[in-house]
Amino acid sequence: MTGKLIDGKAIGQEIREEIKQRVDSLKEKGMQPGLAVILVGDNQASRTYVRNKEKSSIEAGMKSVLIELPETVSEEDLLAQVAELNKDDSIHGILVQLPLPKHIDEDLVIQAIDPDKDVDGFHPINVGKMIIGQRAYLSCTPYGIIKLLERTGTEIRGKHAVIVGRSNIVGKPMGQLLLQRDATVTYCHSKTENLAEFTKQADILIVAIGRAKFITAEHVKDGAVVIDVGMNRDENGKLCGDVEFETAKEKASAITPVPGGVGPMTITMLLKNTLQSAEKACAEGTSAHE
Ligand SMILES: Nc1nc(=O)c2c([nH]1)NC[C@@H]1CN(c3ccc(C(=O)N[C@@H](CCC(=O)O)C(=O)O)cc3)C=[N+]21
Repeated sequence: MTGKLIDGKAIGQEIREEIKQRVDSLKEKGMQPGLAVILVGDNQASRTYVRNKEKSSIEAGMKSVLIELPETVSEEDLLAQVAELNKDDSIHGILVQLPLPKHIDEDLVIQAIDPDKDVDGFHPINVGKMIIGQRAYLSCTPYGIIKLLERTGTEIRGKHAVIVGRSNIVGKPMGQLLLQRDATVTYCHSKTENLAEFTKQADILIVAIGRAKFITAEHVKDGAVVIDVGMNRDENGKLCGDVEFETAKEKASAITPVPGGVGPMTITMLLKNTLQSAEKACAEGTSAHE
């Protein structure tokens, strides 16, 4: 079977139009959603992603605030910056770009973010609520993948979803969201023995292991839907995913490319979470944190 392309850029764009309309109606009520991004140091990849987020939020009609801090910033100063944004009524979403320098405790910083402004969905409160099925901000990449599956008409219920990768921000929440939608979920990871035996059972195969072209045609069942979360550089410095696209697509019924697959959906869901936070603040007629 030759796979058809899942166009994350186009689906993301569709959702962004819907978001923009809702931003416009908030603006008519005198409220503009605001997203603050904190970038520490000058990691080149992080800089590109952050610029992308800034551009996208402005296109959606939001206020974008970029706070750049030096690599050497103290944990205390970073926490103080977060505290300030927590109190700022014009800011509805706060994102601290990861990874952070080694001298800073990432968990501590994530926990310092007001859960109501945690549009990344990384705060333990939001992760916990998500797992027990309560309303919460959902981690943007898994949330975006759910939207991709929904909008391409992929059946989730009763299907076997195999996830390769178990990070807190992608693999783990991905499995939970699929479980909630009645998939049978298997988690695989770097220590899994006989990986292909598991992945070959997948109706939906989600790969987020962070190794270039790690998954090949041999890992893919005929007709599977393959979602590639990877963002790597190949030998020639070209952007590539965790899946060897050219071979895997021959077996898949549908597959995401890199770039143009999951990445644009991640940013779209970040905008969606920020919009939702602003809508909540607007409905409450007060600031978001009171
Ligand atoms: N607090 C935090 N939240 C994040 O959401 C977060 C983070 N830290 N740290 C890094 C990862 C990575 N990430 C990406 C988002 C979009 C693209 C994206 O739009 N990619 C484009 C290509 C971009 C390019 O050309 O380089 C695409 O796939 O088409 C990629 C990667 C968010 N992350």
